[in-house]
Amino acid sequence: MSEVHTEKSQTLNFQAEVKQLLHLMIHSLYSNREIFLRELISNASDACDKLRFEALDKPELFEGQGELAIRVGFDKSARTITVSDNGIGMSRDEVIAHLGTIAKSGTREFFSQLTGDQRKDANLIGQFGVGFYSAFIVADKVTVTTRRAGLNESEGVRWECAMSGDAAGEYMVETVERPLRGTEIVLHLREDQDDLLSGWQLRGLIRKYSDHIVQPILMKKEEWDQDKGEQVTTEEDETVNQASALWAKSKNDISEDDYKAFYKHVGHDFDEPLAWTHSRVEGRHEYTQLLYVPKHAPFDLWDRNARHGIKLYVKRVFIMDDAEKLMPTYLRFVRGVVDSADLPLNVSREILQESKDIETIRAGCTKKVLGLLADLAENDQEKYAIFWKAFGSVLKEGVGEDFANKEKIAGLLRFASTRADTADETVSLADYIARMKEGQEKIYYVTAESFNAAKNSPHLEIFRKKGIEVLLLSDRVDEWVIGHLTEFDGKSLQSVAKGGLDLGGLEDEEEKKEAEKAADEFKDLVERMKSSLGDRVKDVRVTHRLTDSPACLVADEQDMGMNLARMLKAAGQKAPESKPILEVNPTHPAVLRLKSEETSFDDWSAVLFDQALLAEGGTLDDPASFVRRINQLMLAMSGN
Ligand SMILES: Nc1ncnc2c1ncn2[C@@H]1O[C@H](COP(=O)(O)OP(=O)(O)OP(=O)(O)O)[C@@H](O)[C@H]1O
Repeated sequence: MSEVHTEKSQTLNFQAEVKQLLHLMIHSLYSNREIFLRELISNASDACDKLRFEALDKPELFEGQGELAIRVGFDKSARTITVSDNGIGMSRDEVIAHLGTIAKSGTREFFSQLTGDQRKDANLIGQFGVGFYSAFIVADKVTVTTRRAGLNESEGVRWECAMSGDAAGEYMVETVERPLRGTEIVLHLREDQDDLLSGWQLRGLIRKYSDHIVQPILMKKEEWDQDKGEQVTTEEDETVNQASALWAKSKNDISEDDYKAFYKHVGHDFDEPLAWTHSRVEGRHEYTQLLYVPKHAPFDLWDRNARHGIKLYVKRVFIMDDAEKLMPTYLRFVRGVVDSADLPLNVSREILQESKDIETIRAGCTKKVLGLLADLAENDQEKYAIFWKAFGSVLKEGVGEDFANKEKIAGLLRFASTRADTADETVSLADYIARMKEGQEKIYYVTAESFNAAKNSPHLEIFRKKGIEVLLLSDRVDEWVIGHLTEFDGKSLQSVAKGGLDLGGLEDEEEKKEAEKAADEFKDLVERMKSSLGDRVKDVRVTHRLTDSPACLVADEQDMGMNLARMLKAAGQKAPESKPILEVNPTHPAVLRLKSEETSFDDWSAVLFDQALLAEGGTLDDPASFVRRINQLMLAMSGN
């Protein structure tokens, strides 16, 4: 891939994705060009945090200079803006890895979602995060000079990339001398960006977007020069941002905009947060938490090992990013900050693993987030719907993972149901219970591989007839959730496809009598079918579940549900061998006709069984035989 490669200098081509992203970004985000500064400052701040973390074990990384700061400067005549930091810096390999590739999971999915519609794409790019590359919105050439903390001065690196001319799509990396640790980024502005070359403009942008950054952002002070009749920069530094920990302030002193701006930095998100909770906990453990729920899922949400979004501070000193111990996995979408007053400043990851303090903080954070969600669910259903769409499936994992909060999490779940019969998940278990029919004791649900399969399941027929609501579960994790959630608010959850149908108080005496009569009348038929189907079935029985379909399959009460068994099988896992029970509808003509069937009895039985399997989303072991049988029966019926 390299075209020129000497000991020191190397010209490389961008990954195709990077080129595509750059092109897209420059066009889509142009109207929002100011964000370049926020992104670069955000990275500089992260680099300072990283250095502080690594220096916990290796104080020599500070190289005698432990005061971390970010600097922004500009040069009118050279038409450049410079953003620099004395953070962790990058080695040559890191420069190539981080600035030449998009090492993000979800990249492919990201590109597949692009539509060509500028507004939508800009939104998507925002969600994906363009970080460093946003420099190219305002610059046509970017020069990065950096040295990783701890490396020799001779191991500095210069990276340069121009977006125009013959070299577009290439970048150059060379090894250079660099006495200063950290990173300097020089933006050579595009032609029409000269208005950014002003102290006033840049200060405005810093205050607008980066006020909350904890490190001081320094600029050279400016003074009015009488003789020249203009502002001139002096040699004196001044801090432009507030450089104080937002979360440590009193809530009354923080505006909505402050909270939102801070979120964009900690959450690595272009979008605003959906909701947040900020509180100080006092008592045996003292800590502050500022936790955010994003509006949309990041691209790596499904990776349960993806980075977690909580930054840990101890007495306002940054300790670590991605403190996974502070949030349970099922709340991995939460972003924010926890600042502990009790932990020692020299905590290490190992100490954190075992710390009782951390466990307490984690329990406190979990409680706060669940409380925030419950509040949204109750008071702002529109927002809760956005939340549920983005993170509902993740939250569900909590039902099995967090025993202590199971009931609370269960209360936050939302389902589709036969009431609206749409795929919208809006029904809570409490809603369901409130609507239960007189005499109804259980919460009924059906699971299937897709919403349509659930909605059209033959098992629902009697419930529809009687107007009993049934929850329609078709998310992959639902089987697992339901496995851990046997009851809610004293009401047990019951699969409509499992066990004998016992509608309890929902059945009247007459129906019961009729069912008994049918069972008696069909005794012989049922026996014949059972011996015809042999070991494909555990049992055959007459049902009153069905109104329209001739037959359906159910799992025995103690056996694994058929949908779950199929899912496990598809995932390559062993499911216990359990056979279904075939239930036949005594009022269906196809079943009635079987009573007098002689010659093709076995074919009819097999077809009824296979149909029932297909209807509930199963697959046939031997589809060819099914087709052959159907054809034979059709021919027989048409008299040929
Ligand atoms: N000032 C800097 N000092 C040290 N490393 C940096 C600096 N700026 C960028 N990097 C490195 O380059 C990587 C890529 O940065 P980029 O801004 O593109 O993405 P990011 O910050 O990882 O993610 P996001 O899209 O969420 O901002 C960073 O993760 C970091 O490792």
